[in-house]
Amino acid sequence: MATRLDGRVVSKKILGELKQTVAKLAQQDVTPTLAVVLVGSDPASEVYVRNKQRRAEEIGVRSLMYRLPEDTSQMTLLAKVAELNQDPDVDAILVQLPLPAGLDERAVIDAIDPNKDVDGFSPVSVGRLWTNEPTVVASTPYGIMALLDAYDIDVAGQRVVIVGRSNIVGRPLAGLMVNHDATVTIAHSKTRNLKQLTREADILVVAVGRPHFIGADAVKPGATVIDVGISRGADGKLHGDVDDDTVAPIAGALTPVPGGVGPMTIASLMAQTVALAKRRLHG
Ligand SMILES: NC(=O)C1=CN([C@@H]2O[C@H](COP(=O)(O)OP(=O)(O)OC[C@H]3O[C@@H](n4cnc5c(N)ncnc54)[C@H](OP(=O)(O)O)[C@@H]3O)[C@@H](O)[C@H]2O)C=CC1
Ligand SMILES: Nc1nc(=O)c2c([nH]1)NC[C@@H]1CN(c3ccc(C(=O)N[C@@H](CCC(=O)O)C(=O)O)cc3)C=[N+]21
Ligand SMILES: [Mg+2]
Repeated sequence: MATRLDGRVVSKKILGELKQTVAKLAQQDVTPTLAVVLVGSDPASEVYVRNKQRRAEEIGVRSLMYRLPEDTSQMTLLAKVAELNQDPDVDAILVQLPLPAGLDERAVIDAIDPNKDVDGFSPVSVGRLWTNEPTVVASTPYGIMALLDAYDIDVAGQRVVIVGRSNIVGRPLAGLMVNHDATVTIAHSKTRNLKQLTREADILVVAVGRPHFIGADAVKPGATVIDVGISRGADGKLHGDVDDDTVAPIAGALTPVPGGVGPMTIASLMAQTVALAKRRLHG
């Protein structure tokens, strides 16, 4: 049976350490502050928002939540971003994606001050990632690397296949993996013979958003499988993209959903919010 990569346990440890860092910052009158903007009500975003509010509170990070109605105009949203850019108490800004249809995602991301862009979506951050310079990176890829590291799973020289090429998960994860000396392939909906490709992976990461997308026939025995998917089933439960009933018996290691990548995303978001707040001290 696959080793269960327990994101709850690992994130708890990271959050505990962060809590101490936040306490020290408080003595210097710095309260790390994250501003979250949610337009409408995407289900995966609702899960994210709820959990990060909870964790932020636990460790002393101030979390400001702005819920805007589904029919919010581009102008109103840009005005909110501008206000947060200018607020000296706000260290980190996160606009929940996807935005409702009709809103221009790129324009909104470009409006966020790159120094406050905690998702690492700004062209500057993306460029720094791909030239292997220190930068803010999206919390989910960051969390996946931290989880592998916590279980001493070394990616150097390993064949990594990532299914999904989004700006949030697939692309930045590929950058981090290359920076850590992995050999990386990104697959997507136009990929031919997907199963043949995923079966070659020593480390398989799946970020598609379709329950049971990956079964045992798509996994090399002994491989590490990272399940990023979050879908809410008709049963009201959260599901990943990997069919764990069939994959767990043959994989070497596997992340559960819930309790795998999700909690690591939250811990990474907190870590990067705190890192941005520290800039207030050092400039
Ligand atoms: N746990 C966490 O912390 C997080 C979870 N998520 C979850 O992860 C999932 C993916 O999110 P996100 O990256 O934003 O999703 P997107 O919808 O932006 O991307 C999905 C990707 O899957 C690819 N894809 C779709 N169908 C197929 C197929 N049949 N074969 C191969 N590839 C396919 C798409 O290809 P193409 O580009 O060609 O369309 C696309 O690249 C969602 O369930 C989301 O909720 C997301 C972020 C964080
Ligand atoms: N700008 C932006 N950045 C994101 O990083 C981003 C986003 N938009 N939009 C939505 C997706 C989704 N996402 C999740 C993060 C944590 C959990 C999470 O906490 N998951 C828990 C859920 C536990 C539970 O509630 O039962 C788990 O998997 O264990 C889920 C989903 C981040 N995303
Ligand atoms: Mg399942």
